[in-house]
Amino acid sequence: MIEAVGLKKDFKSTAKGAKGQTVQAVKSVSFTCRPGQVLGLIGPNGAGKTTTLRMLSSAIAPTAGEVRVQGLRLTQEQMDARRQIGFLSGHTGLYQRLSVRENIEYFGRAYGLRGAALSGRTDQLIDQFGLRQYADQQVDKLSFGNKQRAAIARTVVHTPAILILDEPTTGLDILGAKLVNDFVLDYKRSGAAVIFSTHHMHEVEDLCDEVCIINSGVSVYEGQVAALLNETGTTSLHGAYLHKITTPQVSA
Ligand SMILES: Nc1ncnc2c1ncn2[C@@H]1O[C@H](COP(=O)(O)OP(=O)(O)OP(=O)(O)O)[C@@H](O)[C@H]1O
Repeated sequence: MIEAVGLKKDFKSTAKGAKGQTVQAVKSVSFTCRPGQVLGLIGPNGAGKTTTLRMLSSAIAPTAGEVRVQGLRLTQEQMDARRQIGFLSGHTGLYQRLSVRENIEYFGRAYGLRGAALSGRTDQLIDQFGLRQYADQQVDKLSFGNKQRAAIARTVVHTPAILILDEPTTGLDILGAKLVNDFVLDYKRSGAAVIFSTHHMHEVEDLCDEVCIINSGVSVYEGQVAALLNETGTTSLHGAYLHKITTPQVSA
């Protein structure tokens, strides 16, 4: 289980004309993602989703609030807790000069896998992500879609109990997106907690057990889609979402 508890993140702006000013990227975000659940994270551009996910993965520290993993506070020093997390973002690194197989093995070794366990897991992921024919190709020669598959494969090489995916299907074609979505459903069925940010409402409907809406740095809804429709008096997630992000909130 992973919880965001009153997360807040301020940055110092480096933008021309606003240098040194405080940017409140995340003001107050709270939600819980339990084992065997996919939580969809949605919100307008610039709402604070990526910043929130970076705090959850301990890539950056919150200005206030905390992340709890299995009920315990996550700090950047807690290696054991961090090993339970897999985080895919737009910046998830693949070594461009290494092959798909070498990349997966490299990250597997970093998580302590060795020998038959490492080669077995690598082969399993290569097959699961449809990368068999590209397994020994250098990553910089791959299409965007195959790079994304390889990036997800390397993110889950250590079978993390908590998987955080930041817009994993952006830029993928229909088959590529389906493969990722099918993987997410399989992965949650294995008992993992999965957080999935997206701009595609149909993915929330198809994949997510609960949804969290972030607007202007504040989580304005967390719960089931059915309850959201009920609360907003709407008949579609699209309508409910628009209602939530355009209606002034009394409280988060
Ligand atoms: N390192 C940073 N320094 C300064 N401002 C930042 C930094 N990172 C993010 N921001 C700002 O914080 C706000 C939230 O950004 P964030 O990337 O978290 O939004 P998002 O919801 O993921 O957006 P999108 O849907 O477009 O990916 C934006 O105004 C962004 O410009």
